[in-house]
Amino acid sequence: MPEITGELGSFEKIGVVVGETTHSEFYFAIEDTKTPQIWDYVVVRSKEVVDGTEKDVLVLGQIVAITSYSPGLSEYTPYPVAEKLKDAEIIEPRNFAQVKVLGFTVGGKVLMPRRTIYPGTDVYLAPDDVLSQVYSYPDEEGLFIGHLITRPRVKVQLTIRGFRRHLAILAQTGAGKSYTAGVLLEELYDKGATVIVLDPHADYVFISQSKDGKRILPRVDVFRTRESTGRYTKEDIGHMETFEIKFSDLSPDEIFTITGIRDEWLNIQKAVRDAVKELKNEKPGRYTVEDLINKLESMDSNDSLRAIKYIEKLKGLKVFGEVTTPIENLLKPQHISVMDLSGLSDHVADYIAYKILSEVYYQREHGKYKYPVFVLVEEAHRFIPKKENTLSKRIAKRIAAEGRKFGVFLILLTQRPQKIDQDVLSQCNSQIIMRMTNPEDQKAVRASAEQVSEDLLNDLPGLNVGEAVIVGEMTKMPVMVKIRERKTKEGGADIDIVTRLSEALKEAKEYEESKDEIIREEIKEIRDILDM
Ligand SMILES: Nc1ncnc2c1ncn2[C@@H]1O[C@H](COP(=O)(O)OP(=O)(O)OP(=O)(O)O)[C@@H](O)[C@H]1O
Repeated sequence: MPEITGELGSFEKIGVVVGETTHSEFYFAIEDTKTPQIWDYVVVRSKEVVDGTEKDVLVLGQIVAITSYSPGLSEYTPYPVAEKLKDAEIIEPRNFAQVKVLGFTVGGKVLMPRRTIYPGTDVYLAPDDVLSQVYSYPDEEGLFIGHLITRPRVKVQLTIRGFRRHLAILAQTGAGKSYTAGVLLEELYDKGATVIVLDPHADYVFISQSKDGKRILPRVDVFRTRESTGRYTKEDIGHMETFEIKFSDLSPDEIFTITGIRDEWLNIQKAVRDAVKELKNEKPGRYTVEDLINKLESMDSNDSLRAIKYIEKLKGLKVFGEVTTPIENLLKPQHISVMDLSGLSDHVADYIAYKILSEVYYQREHGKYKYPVFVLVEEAHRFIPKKENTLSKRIAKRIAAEGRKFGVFLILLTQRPQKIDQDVLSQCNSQIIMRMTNPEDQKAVRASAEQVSEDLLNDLPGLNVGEAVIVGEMTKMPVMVKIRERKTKEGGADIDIVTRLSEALKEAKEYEESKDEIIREEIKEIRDILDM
């Protein structure tokens, strides 16, 4: 915010502070000719002690409620009296607004006032340039996410430094989570980030393309397993890489984790270890799941036969191939790797997520990949559920708790905040929250983020598609944003029902007409035969 000198002459005055005030909230009487909107921003002058010196500061606040009343017209005024007062033009409506204080900035930092805003203080509409300064960051760290809902001219940036921990994007289905994540991916790409996307619905497979299908982000790869059927064809997506794992590259410990062979089942574990050891000698680097099962069968002990029951599970994991896709293929500077998990069963998708998360964590923990890695997890409640245990949950919890030390940052998307592991959710110190009407989901969001006030939760059902409230370390102050338009093509956009139904009608009509035509031709043929 600008340094304060003299009067705020160029600012538009809209009222005067009235009633009881505190450091975090005040009311103001609105000037008769002014019509501010709810959620709009106001500024007031105040004095605060900063670093031991008293300073003039401009405190920014947001209007959270506007009330209108007429002293002569109470809710008990009978209709005839109301009509008479109206005809006599003595209604004299009064408007007042409630303001939540957002803070004041000093040297780029936001501080909360310690003093109350005194009654009688003038209230001004916050000018666009003041707001632009508050919600922007230096070029190298700013992620341009959208514009203020109440001020379409004011750009809002988030800071990439806010990824000191993790980010959650929370909203009910159709509110615009994937679209917003797409905007964030574009911005992260521009900043040179290494991003991996775990994509169960193929929502991001077109992220390299502009809306008209041109390749605009060259450093994007889409991965798919060999047997995956997927939501889109290879032709739709264009370039596609294969993700596979060579079975003989798995260590016995990995086999135990995947199949659920527990640590305390020492004899079963020993049988598997022995079988793997023998196979490594007999068929180095080229044995399969079937080979392991045959080997255990041939060992013919109680433990080896019990092990088979668990090893059989691996047959359903259709990710084993000739080679293991090196993690280096996914981890590159300024690069987005989209792992298309569409068309795979939950178990297979979970295994791949586990494998990728574990590899990424290992690479960073051991300094093998030198840049921070951002992992976007769509449908995060499927991989990191509150109640069930999945393969990916344990490693995701570890990354949530410790990933920031090694520069692995999660971006979690879910439409069911109440269904995701609550420890992981509370490790997300920034949240992009969009329309949400389910009270249980709202409660889960409330519990996970201290900056989410009751007021804010009440507002969530009122947000439109593509509008978001952003809180946490990625923004200086909580902010309500209309997410900007994407440059890239969406994968999971809602289908246009009206257009698709009229196409269906056309196809049905053409079919009926062709049927009539065939019948007419058949009748004609019969007549010709009879006439002969
Ligand atoms: N900021 C925006 N600007 C324009 N259109 C948007 C915006 N956000 C979302 N939409 C549109 O709204 C629809 C739903 O968006 P999106 O698929 O991102 O929702 P979602 O919350 O991810 O839903 P789901 O949970 O079902 O995946 C899409 O058709 C998308 O194009």
